[in-house]
Amino acid sequence: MSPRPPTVSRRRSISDPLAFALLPPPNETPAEREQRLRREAEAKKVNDDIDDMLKAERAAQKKRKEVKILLLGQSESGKSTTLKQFQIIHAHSQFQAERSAWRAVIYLNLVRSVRRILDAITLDESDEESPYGGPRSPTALLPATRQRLPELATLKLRLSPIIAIEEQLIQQLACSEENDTRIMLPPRQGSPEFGQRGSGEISVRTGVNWKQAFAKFKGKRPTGEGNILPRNDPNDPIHVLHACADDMNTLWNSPLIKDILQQRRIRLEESSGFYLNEITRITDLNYVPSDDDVLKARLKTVGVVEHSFSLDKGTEKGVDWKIYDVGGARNQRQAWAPYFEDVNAIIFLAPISAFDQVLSEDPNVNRLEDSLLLWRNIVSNKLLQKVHLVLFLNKCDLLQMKLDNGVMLNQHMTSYGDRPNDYDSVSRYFRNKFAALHQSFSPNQDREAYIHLTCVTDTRKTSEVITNVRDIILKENLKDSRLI
Ligand SMILES: Nc1nc2c(ncn2[C@@H]2O[C@H](COP(=O)(O)OP(=O)(O)OP(=O)(O)O)[C@@H](O)[C@H]2O)c(=O)[nH]1
Ligand SMILES: [Mg+2]
Repeated sequence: MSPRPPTVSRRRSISDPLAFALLPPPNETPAEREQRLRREAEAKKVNDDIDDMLKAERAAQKKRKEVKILLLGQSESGKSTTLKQFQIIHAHSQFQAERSAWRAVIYLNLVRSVRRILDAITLDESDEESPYGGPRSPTALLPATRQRLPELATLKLRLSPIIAIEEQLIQQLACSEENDTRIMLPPRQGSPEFGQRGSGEISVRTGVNWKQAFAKFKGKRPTGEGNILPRNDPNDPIHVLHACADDMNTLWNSPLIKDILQQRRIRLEESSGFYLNEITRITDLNYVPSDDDVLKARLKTVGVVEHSFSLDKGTEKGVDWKIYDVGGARNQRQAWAPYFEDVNAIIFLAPISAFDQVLSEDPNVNRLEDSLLLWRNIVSNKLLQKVHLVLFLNKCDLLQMKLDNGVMLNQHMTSYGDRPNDYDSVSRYFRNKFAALHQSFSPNQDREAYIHLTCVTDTRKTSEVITNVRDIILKENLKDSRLI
């Protein structure tokens, strides 16, 4: 015989009407008790089933209202810049508040360009002539130019404080009160990696608001939101940069330097983080980066960085957008796959101006070939067959500049043959090439790949593209969830 429920609980529950109503009747027989318990168990199961149903419905509802976008593409394709454009459109006040934090990155980009010029005028005998008596390196200087190098000695000396500034900026960006330094430093002189291709960039690590990490180094006097450099501090790099501004301008505008860079085949205008045409403005003591400056700033991504936006307008009301920005260098790509299962759309960036460049992580691989291969892998991936694909054929401004300067596509891609070397023909050729790969290799023949020719540093044009892409993704997504 089962024991009766303890009288203590009966007494305690008298004051609670619900508990009182649920109390077993007095003098309940064991058979009645068994029946009651069975009834209660059945009722609980029905209750649990309803709870589960509601939970599943809520999850489905939530899923419908969340759009996840993955930004993919090789390193320096423009993924982080595209993310900045999303921020400009959908989180502009936050973007503006953080603009000052980019000042150090912009200085570092400028200093790096100056250092590249100084390196180019520094005579390195082994660079000029092969130690084995073989042919000269293709980037060696003409003898007449070499003879003129001493003319630059004074300027070089006057610019030496710039090198110290580079060190200081790197320290400032990397230094952390916590032990887990989140900013990855380029290798130092003397380290085994120093001088290796692709190893000279400073990068930002996954999932970290580096701007906040930087904000710790505001110095003693607060200098405004997100401002990481203590501007009033005499140690602020701005003072040295400001003092060296004229010399930097002289260096960059010197015909001899232009000659040397041409002979060395260094095209700084096309490289990331190029500010040499704006030295006076950037080195002004009261300089605050503009939106365009931030879009041009180069900071390599390592890992995957997530950003969320809530849209509260029109048809997009209540839709949460999650955008994942990944590192595109070869050693970063293994981090992409875990995001494939759950993503609604991919924006793939292929910088089509890079047809005459090689990967910085592997000088044997042409950058455009790498983009084509990567695109092919993405479009043919079965896991991604339901994912909407948007392709940005990016850096169209640089493509135009290159073609206008006479760089011939067919010298780098023989398949181009003798077609005209103008922007319209070349961009159409690339569009068809990427579209054909999608058509041939997509496991989902109903899927359309939306292709745009872009320059994601241009806010006006990119804002139109982003609005268009957003509408398409939203429409496709609603179709998927059978809302329309
Ligand atoms: N001129 C020009 N520059 C661009 C364009 N898109 C991006 N850039 C610049 O190219 C550089 C690299 O862009 P990022 O957005 O950092 O490239 P990423 O794909 O995020 O690179 P990783 O983080 O290394 O994977 C930055 O300095 C950008 O300002 C473009 O369309 N035109
Ligand atoms: Mg990036």
